[in-house]
Amino acid sequence: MLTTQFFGSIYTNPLMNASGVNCFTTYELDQLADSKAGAFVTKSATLQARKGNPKPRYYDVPLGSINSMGLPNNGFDYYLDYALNYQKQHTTALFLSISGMSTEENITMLHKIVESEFNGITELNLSCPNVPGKPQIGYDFPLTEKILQEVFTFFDKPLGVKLPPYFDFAHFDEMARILNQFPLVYVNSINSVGNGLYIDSNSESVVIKPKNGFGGIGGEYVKPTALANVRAFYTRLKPEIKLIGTGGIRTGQDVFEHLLCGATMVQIGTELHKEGPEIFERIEKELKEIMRQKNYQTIDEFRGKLKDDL
Ligand SMILES: O=C1NC(=O)NC(C(=O)O)N1
Repeated sequence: MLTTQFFGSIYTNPLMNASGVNCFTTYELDQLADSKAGAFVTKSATLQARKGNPKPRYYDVPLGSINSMGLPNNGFDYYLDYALNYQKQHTTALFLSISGMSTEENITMLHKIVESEFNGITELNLSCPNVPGKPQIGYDFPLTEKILQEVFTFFDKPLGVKLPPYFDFAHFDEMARILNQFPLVYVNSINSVGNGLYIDSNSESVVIKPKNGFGGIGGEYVKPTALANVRAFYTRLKPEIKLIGTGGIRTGQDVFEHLLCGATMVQIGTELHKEGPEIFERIEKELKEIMRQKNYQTIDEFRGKLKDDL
């Protein structure tokens, strides 16, 4: 019913966690492996372990969340070791996310993946908005093209990219032109909407410490932007490059909307942080009920079939 074909594997459903949520430690990763998620992804790794930004750095708010984690993680080897052990005895697909502090660091980690026995999918995060002094690579089109050109001179395993949200058709067009040159297996849109500001008017204060309270926005706030980015790339990219839809998913209906826009898999961040891994069972049930009401037997019957020519 919800089975999803994605790069040579069959997943029981299209649901995943968003990198960064519930995926920092082996304990959290095992929780996802044991959940109803159809696949899961590790916290974006840097070559060396990082403490990340000072706390408070994550804050749930009524319509979503704001975060400026700053790429805290246990280091690349920690997550590669987990992935190598995991893939020996599990079938649920595990994606490995990396977000180097420089192009060189990304290249180094990708070489280590090529040389390893890892047989899963790698997600290259080009869109962390929260490392002070580090602009989001995905907003630098020439740099993005340069990095992908260098990556694909040697990287021969399945690779996807995690992109920031774009807000201009010229940017959708330029980014699609760049991405269509490469044998990517997917584009994941969107990362958090960078550098928003949430204010507590009672205390007349920001709610997170890093960067004077500026942080990535997730949750209900960002669904229209997430859907637009999924749709924009789905209609611009060559069919071999699939879409992972991330942003604003709280219910089966939100998943249905992302699938209508063209997503093959969807990722849940803010709501997973609020509800925990049992969210996957709830959302799977809700999606199944929507499909039953609409008399869809499979997701393929409606994926990408948004009526957008009124
Ligand atoms: O890519 C990222 N997106 C976010 O919203 N936060 C994390 C982080 O700050 O580590 N990284």
